[in-house]
Amino acid sequence: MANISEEAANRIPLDFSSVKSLPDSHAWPHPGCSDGLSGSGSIPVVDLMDPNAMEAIGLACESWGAFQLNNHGIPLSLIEQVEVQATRLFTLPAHRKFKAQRSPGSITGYGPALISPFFPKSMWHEGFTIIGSPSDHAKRIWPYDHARFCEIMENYQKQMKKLAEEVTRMILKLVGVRDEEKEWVGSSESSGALQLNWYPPCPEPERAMGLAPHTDTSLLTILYQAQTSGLEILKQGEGWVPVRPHPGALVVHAGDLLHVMSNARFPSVLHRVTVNRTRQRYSFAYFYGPPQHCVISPPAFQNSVPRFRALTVKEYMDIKANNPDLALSSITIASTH
Ligand SMILES: C=C1C[C@]23C[C@@]1(O)CC[C@H]2[C@@]12CCC[C@@](C)(C(=O)O1)[C@H]2[C@@H]3C(=O)O
Ligand SMILES: O=C(O)CCC(=O)C(=O)O
Ligand SMILES: [Fe+2]
Repeated sequence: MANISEEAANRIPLDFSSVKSLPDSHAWPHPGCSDGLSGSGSIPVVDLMDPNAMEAIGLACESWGAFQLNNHGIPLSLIEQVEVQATRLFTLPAHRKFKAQRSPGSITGYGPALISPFFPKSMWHEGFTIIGSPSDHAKRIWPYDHARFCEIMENYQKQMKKLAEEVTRMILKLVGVRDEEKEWVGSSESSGALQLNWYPPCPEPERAMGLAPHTDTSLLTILYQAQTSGLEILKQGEGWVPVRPHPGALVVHAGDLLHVMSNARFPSVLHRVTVNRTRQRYSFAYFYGPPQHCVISPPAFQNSVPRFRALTVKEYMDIKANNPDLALSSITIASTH
């Protein structure tokens, strides 16, 4: 198979605004019931200002791989500005959005999720991926009117980075990562990316899939989901559990890099997105983690057997980009007994 982002760019895009019934290309055989179970619990809520926030985050990551975060310090007004700009982008006519299409082999720009080629059917979703300034792509859509979009997206990433650093410091302390191995946290080296997601209303939501089940590659993801439900996480023994939007709260997901660095104490969370007949849905995901050249490995504790081999972030991302389902198992160290 060609490189994952080349494959994603080669898919024929759908103009959702002109579709009145679900095309076969987007009809999934059993989108809503991969295990027959449907969970009833809900992910923990953590108040970042609580003196026990770190412990609460540890417990949430161990048992759910996700939590809702309150008192996070991101101004609601900034989130609203991102929402205004995302609406401005995704409600454009299809031919305008296609001008900013992700080019083959690259990550940033407009298009389907990068994981799309690994699924037989297309998702009811459009995305726009940003790393740093989105100006190259924004200029193609709005030649004379891109400055505000860029300013807001850059400001949002800046604020998200600060929050991600704070949460990462707590998590890596719990994991026992040595200071010299986390110098990248808070430096300009760390990697961050912002994904704007849009799920249009869907004529047959029961047969469609917003975003197919996946784990995020990052160390952690900070997600804002606007008012509409749709996000579900897989909880062992319970099935798919909806993550309802809490006004003002952000959802934090453990990603694969944390899975490795915590020796699977904080497993990355499998999640997916369902769609709605009448309501569109927006979400903004900020992915945070160590720089590409950083070597990651489980912490070296006495008596603890490392379950994963050491490798660079870049090596892991390449493995994941070629085989998302088997990436973690392919770096698992075989047990000797
Ligand atoms: C930083 C990144 C995470 C992501 C790959 C990327 O390089 C940029 C896009 C991200 C995204 C967003 C939608 C879901 C996802 C699985 C995908 O297809 O593209 C994630 C990627 C990921 O976590 O691997
Ligand atoms: O839309 C959502 O709630 C989830 C988005 C997501 O999983 C992602 O961008 O990786
Ligand atoms: Fe995700």
